[in-house]
Amino acid sequence: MSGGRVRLDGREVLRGVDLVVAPGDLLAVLGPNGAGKSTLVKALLGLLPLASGRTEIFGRAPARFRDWKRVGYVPQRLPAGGGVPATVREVVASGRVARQSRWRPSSAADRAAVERALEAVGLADRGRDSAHLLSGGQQRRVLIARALAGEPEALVMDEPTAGVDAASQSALAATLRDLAAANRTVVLVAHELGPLEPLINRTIVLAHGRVAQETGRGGPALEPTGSAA
Ligand SMILES: Nc1ncnc2c1ncn2[C@@H]1O[C@H](COP(=O)(O)OP(=O)(O)OP(=O)(O)O)[C@@H](O)[C@H]1O
Repeated sequence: MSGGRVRLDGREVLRGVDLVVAPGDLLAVLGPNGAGKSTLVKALLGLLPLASGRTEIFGRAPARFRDWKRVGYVPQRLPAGGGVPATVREVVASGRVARQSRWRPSSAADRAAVERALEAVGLADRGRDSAHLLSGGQQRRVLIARALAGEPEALVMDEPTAGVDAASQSALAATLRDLAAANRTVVLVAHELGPLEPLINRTIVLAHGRVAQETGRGGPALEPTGSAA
């Protein structure tokens, strides 16, 4: 993103953000309530339009980007079900959709990825439960599993640890360690990093819609190796 500005309800919520996320970055976006963290990650993914500036995903403007299987997004909450109750496994399986086509519906690889993702968040035994009846922290883990199931190169998570118990935070840390070992890219919004802290190799602190502080631009083992995400 360069010079990214976002206006919501006539208020400038992002006020000129420059940010390059490179492969292998495990970037934490920190900052107080209302600083613009969620707005930033949504704008990075093209879920909110920029009032000015420019943003690209793997080198393409979001509107022209098609390769969504490369990107996973964990929103803050499970979207309202639209009256259709979905099981935990169905929600997680929806994370594979960008990898499927009309001609090639769910395969053994899809099912295996869904089971791995459920295991990773400790919900393997809840697959048949209705997602909307789970607790808030469990629903968050469902959303993490949905993004993991897609096996994306870049994972963008909005407060994945909020309301999630200590054991599940440790499980998420283990998952992030695996993703880091595979040189995947992670951008996560957090208030408390907790057990994720040792894994994070870059942080930005937002304040009033701007990057107020930045630390740890790429260690030697994590130099950018390809196109920016
Ligand atoms: N749809 C919207 N319409 C108008 N203003 C909005 C909208 N969404 C967010 N805002 C405002 O934009 C500002 C930034 O919100 P954002 O959700 O990005 O903050 P945040 O840093 O993620 O906060 P938190 O830590 O509380 O999650 C806030 O002042 C918020 O009130």
